[in-house]
Amino acid sequence: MTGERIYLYDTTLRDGAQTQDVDFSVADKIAIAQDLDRLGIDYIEGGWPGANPTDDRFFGSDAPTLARATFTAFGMTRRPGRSAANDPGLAGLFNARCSAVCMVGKTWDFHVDVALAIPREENLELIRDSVAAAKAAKGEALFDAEHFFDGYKRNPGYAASCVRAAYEAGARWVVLCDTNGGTLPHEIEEIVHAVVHEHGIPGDRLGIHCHNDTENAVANSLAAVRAGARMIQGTLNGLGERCGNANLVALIPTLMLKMGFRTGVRAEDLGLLTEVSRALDERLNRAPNRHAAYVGASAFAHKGGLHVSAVEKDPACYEHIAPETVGNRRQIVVSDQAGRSNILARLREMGLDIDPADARLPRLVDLVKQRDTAGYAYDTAEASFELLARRELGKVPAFFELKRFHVTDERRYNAKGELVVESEAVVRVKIGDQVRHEVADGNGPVHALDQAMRKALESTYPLIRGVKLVDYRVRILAATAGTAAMPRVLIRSRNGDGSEWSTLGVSTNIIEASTEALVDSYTFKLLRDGVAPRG
Ligand SMILES: CC(=O)SCCNC(=O)CCNC(=O)[C@H](O)C(C)(C)COP(=O)(O)OP(=O)(O)OC[C@H]1O[C@@H](n2cnc3c(N)ncnc32)[C@H](O)[C@@H]1OP(=O)(O)O
Ligand SMILES: CC(=O)C(=O)O
Repeated sequence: MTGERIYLYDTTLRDGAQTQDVDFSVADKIAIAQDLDRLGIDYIEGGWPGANPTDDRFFGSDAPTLARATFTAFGMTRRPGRSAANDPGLAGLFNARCSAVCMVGKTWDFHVDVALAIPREENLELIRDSVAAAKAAKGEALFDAEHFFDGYKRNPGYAASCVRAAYEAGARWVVLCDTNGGTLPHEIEEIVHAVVHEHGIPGDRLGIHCHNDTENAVANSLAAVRAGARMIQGTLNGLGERCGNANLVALIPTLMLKMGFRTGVRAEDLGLLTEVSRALDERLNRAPNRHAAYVGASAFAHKGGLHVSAVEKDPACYEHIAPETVGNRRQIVVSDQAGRSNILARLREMGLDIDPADARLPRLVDLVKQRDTAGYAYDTAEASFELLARRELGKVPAFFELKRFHVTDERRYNAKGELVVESEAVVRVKIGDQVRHEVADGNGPVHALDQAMRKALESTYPLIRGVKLVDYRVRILAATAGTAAMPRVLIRSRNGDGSEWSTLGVSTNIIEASTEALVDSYTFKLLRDGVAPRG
């Protein structure tokens, strides 16, 4: 436990914006910057003023108001043949509404020769002039030493002279970049050690910026810290060019909880991590990575029977940290890998405290295993498991019964010659002693069926109106059987209050599998809201 301070520099809004498929609006940037500030990140790199209209607005009229972080603009060293005072790129940076400027510069002789095509000594002047001018204009200048590790491996003297030029010109942080992401942790540690001990740049002026092309960006950042670097650049959820950057969401708790470093994130704010990570995914309309370290939905999910039995005695048996520390939660899942402990724990979560010696318990374990073999993967459909368990224990009211459905699809060309594909569903639903017959159209057979079911149910159970289907997934269980294979349908439903649940259905007929999942979803909603069944 060192208690030393590591500075965190977030580049989600700059390197993260270089992720394929990511396109931030100004509103996105403002919201993400505020989340990062709330979390306690030291530097927020907002983008590259002068590169596009979004970044111009973000560093101009729409600059965010931050309570703690240093708002930083990114750009490059001056162009060859221009003075720092007469370089439009640098002028854009210096006029930006920000408190610090970070400039990328070449440190690999190959890049100086090929990409810039200028004498190597001139590149050193570019770096010196630009850093000195940025420091004079903004008070704080940082230097991103592009391709430093590749450069150092080929020509250590030249790479070192580039970073020394930036350091001597007054850069607050000289940030060593593994731009192509191909360097391994032991190489990073060795080279950073040499920069500190042989080339005289102190660790408290040294940062690290790693890309994830060998899945080592986090390990590489930690290796740099072990060798003395005291600032880390990274992104939320590892966004970034190509395979991404070092993931700050994994780095922050590792630095604080495992290595004993202090960061700008207060211990009590570590609990914001899961929320901030998921908020970014939500904004990007991406499904969060459930297996993400620390914050993924599966990061503290226990599936194996042996694990659950021990976790029930003490969670530390199978958890490296307490999930609440990072704002996550423990989850016990039920599947064919489960034992009695999994089932008991889930029943308890459902509010059913049954005696561990209850004879229905082993029957329920067997039933889950048999149904799992038939395709009912309850580890991803907790609501369907709850219905199964409550039915076995005789605790699900008969809200309604789907007696019959009929679905038709029509593909035709209309009078204008346009292709039209329409679906119509007819359902017969029994509620108490009444039978309802309803018809509805939809943009597909499942949509039509959902609409018809809702028509039949909503007048008796108006709460159903608040349920939305937010995800629909089909998985083929026997891939070799082609179109005759058995599909499993997984539906995710969301209530008006934001709560969500998953249900599933399995059948050789995809419409029947979907219907089973839909019926479970409505039934679960009525059950959890304590609705009385209508006679
Ligand atoms: C490693 C990194 O991730 S660095 C960040 C990379 N991010 C981005 O590039 C996103 C934003 N970039 C942009 O919008 C544009 O590239 C701009 C506005 C910066 C520049 O656009 P353009 O003027 O059209 O130049 P273009 O992108 O084609 O080429 C870059 C030029 O900068 C030069 N250059 C590259 N790095 C540096 C540097 N550190 N210092 C000075 N000049 C540099 C290149 O040699 C090239 O010069 P050339 O036009 O004489 O060949
Ligand atoms: C600066 C930067 O993003 C890099 O070198 O990877």
